[in-house]
Amino acid sequence: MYIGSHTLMKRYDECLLKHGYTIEQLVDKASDCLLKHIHGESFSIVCGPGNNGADGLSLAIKLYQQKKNVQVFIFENTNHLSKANAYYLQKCYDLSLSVYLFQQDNLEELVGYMTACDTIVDAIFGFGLNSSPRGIYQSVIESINQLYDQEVIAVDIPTGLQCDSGKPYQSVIYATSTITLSAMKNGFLNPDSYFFTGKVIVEKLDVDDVSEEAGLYQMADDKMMFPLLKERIFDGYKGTYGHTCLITGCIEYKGAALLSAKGCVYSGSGITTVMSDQEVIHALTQFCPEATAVLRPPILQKEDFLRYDAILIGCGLGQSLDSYRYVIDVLEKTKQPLVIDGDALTILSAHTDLLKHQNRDIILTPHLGEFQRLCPFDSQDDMLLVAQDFAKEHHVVLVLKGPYTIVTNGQESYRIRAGNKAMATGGMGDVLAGIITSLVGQGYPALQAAMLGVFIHGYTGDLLAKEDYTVIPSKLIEFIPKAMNNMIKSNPEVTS
Ligand SMILES: NC(=O)C1=CN([C@@H]2O[C@H](COP(=O)(O)OP(=O)(O)OC[C@H]3O[C@@H](n4cnc5c(N)ncnc54)[C@H](O)[C@@H]3O)[C@@H](O)[C@H]2O)[C@H](O)CC1
Ligand SMILES: [K+]
Repeated sequence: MYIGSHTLMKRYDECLLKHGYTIEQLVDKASDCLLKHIHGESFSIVCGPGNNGADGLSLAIKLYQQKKNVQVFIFENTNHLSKANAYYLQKCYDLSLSVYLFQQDNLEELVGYMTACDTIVDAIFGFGLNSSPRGIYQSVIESINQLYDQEVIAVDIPTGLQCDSGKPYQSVIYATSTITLSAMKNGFLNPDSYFFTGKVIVEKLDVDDVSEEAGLYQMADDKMMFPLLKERIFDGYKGTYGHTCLITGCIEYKGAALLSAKGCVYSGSGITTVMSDQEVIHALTQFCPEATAVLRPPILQKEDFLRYDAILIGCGLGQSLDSYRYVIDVLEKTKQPLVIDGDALTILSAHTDLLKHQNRDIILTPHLGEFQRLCPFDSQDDMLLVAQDFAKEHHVVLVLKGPYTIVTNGQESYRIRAGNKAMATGGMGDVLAGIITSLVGQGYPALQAAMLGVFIHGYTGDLLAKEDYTVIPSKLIEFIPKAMNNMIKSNPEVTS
């Protein structure tokens, strides 16, 4: 399933136009999609001035041609309409379909008309709405929301719901169901949006597939992720599964280093070496005896890293002057695939130029706050686009942590369907960084390692959250091998 935001959906339409479709054809295909899910005999189709309204008008024509009882309501003078809207409105007039033009002074009659029908179609605004509906549309929305006996079907998005966040503007339609076109809207991933959308049906237009060209995201679910995890091989030994080096921890933040090391070991790394301070190393022997350790030298040299397959820097590294130097040394002197997390990301924020000319896989794992430092953005920005552009510009795989974590390399972009609110505890990100590094060390390509790491982490948390109110990192780690085994066993390609 594809997912779009308002900018990505606009881009999707532009790609289709570039492929030679006309906007009138696209609207016609959109109304074909709607028609499949519309039942009943009498309809009030409430249309705005843009292409969402055009979808409504084109649908009205098709229902009318099926001899249904159809009334169309519009609120604008014809000089404010989009091209497709004006085209289909003229067609309605040509067919003598009942079109009512309402203005503020006769608006109270609207409710009377709508009460007489079975189904109201909300084709007022879709992804083109850029603020709370202005002018007469506020009152129109309130009028529709007064009616309780009618089914309300929203075209693409309930009018007044924000496409990207799923939060309502001041006035918003409460729909019974929403038929959303071409892709799931990002805002619908917010569970609170269900109050407004009702049941969501995703319908693809019968057109060339331009989803990837437009940069739409894909939902990475069990079906996509289970087969990515490879079975362990019959004659594998520790050398088969990679040697990882974790430059983590300091006296003040030992826990983060311990959790990332254990996450790395438990998700299958062949050998995990923690390069840290003496105090961290001492604690590691108690917490995770399987990990090996080396004392972190004051200045890191290329030779210190020759035996490793993957490097992690961050996870409790702190932000001391030494930590700054470690981050710069690692970026300048090593060549291995690299995972950068936590404090190391904050340090990197002031030196993003170091990401230039890095001829290797780099995975960054910020949460939203760390990402804000790396790439200052505005709260109104389209994060799907911001994340994608950042990854493309800096040639990295970006893991932007949050609900349905974003994973993108700028070309391919995913939302990962795993994880839950019980996992919102300190140390969770350190475990994730450990898992991803382990997978990189085991030879997974960077994008796959990032996706799979986020999925394993979230999937394990989901299994635990079935029984537990909170999911604690150290408990999650213990459960990783079982969760990975579940994934392998549930994968039909392995079991058959
Ligand atoms: N590939 C597809 O999925 C297709 C989807 N289609 C439909 O087109 C709409 C988007 O159409 P667009 O014309 O870009 O936007 P809207 O109709 O949502 O609204 C534009 C319209 O609204 C005015 N406006 C914007 N903000 C406000 C406001 N706060 N108050 C009042 N008016 C506002 C703006 O000036 C414009 O006049 C999509 O949702 C689908 O339904 C097409 O069928 C093509 C294929
Ligand atoms: K709508």
